Amino acid sequence: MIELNEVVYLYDSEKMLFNFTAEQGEFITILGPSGAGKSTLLSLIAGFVIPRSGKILLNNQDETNTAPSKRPVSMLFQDNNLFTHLTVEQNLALGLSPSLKLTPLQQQQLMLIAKRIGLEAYLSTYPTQLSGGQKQRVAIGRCLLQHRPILLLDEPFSSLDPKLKKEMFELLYQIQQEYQLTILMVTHQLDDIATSNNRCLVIVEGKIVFDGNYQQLQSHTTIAAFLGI
Ligand SMILES: Nc1ncnc2c1ncn2[C@@H]1O[C@H](COP(=O)(O)OP(=O)(O)OP(=O)(O)O)[C@@H](O)[C@H]1O
Repeated sequence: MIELNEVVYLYDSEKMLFNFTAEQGEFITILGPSGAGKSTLLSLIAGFVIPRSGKILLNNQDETNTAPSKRPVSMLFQDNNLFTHLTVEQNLALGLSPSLKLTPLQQQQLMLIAKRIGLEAYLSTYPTQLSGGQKQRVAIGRCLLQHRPILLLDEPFSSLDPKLKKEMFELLYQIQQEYQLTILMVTHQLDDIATSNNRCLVIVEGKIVFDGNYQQLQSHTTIAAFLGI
């Protein structure tokens, strides 16, 4: 569960103000023009930036000032999620132990996830030898191994071709159901959400100006026209 109460963040003279609640297991897409504050919203929830005022509750705990590593949150970016000097196995292991020293149980968990993301044959491969989709699979696998109930995705598949992107979405939806994750995903690509009818938030100039599903978004003529739907 995510709850933002009157959360204010300031960049120079730009003020952002967020209020919203996401229930456990929801998949929410975040849309809006460049510079609107989408990544800032994710950064506030992840703890990379601290609000000027307001409260951030995660699973009913006040986490407004908690360090990112202590929050029940993992985050996946568009790219650069992996350490290129580490193998796939080591990149996955980071989700379990920063020292990369795993117990036998953790090693089993790693193997299960490697299978789940279809990369058990690539454990000793380095990221530079992987395709874009495979790299994002490793990054998703590492998030799953962290066992954190909230997953934040910042344009995670936008550098992938349409077929691969579709496959990655299917994997993500399956994983979300299996692990009952709460997912917030920033995207610029409307075809990412058109088929799912998920809840969407539209952010403009640091505020949420729309909160509803994709069908409702399509019938909201002003915002739909603004987004080019
Ligand atoms: N570190 C920073 N210092 C100062 N201003 C920043 C910083 N990061 C972002 N901003 C400003 O805050 C505003 C929101 O940025 P943010 O990255 O959250 O937008 P966004 O909606 O994610 O944009 P995009 O779709 O282009 O990634 C922008 O005006 C941006 O210039």
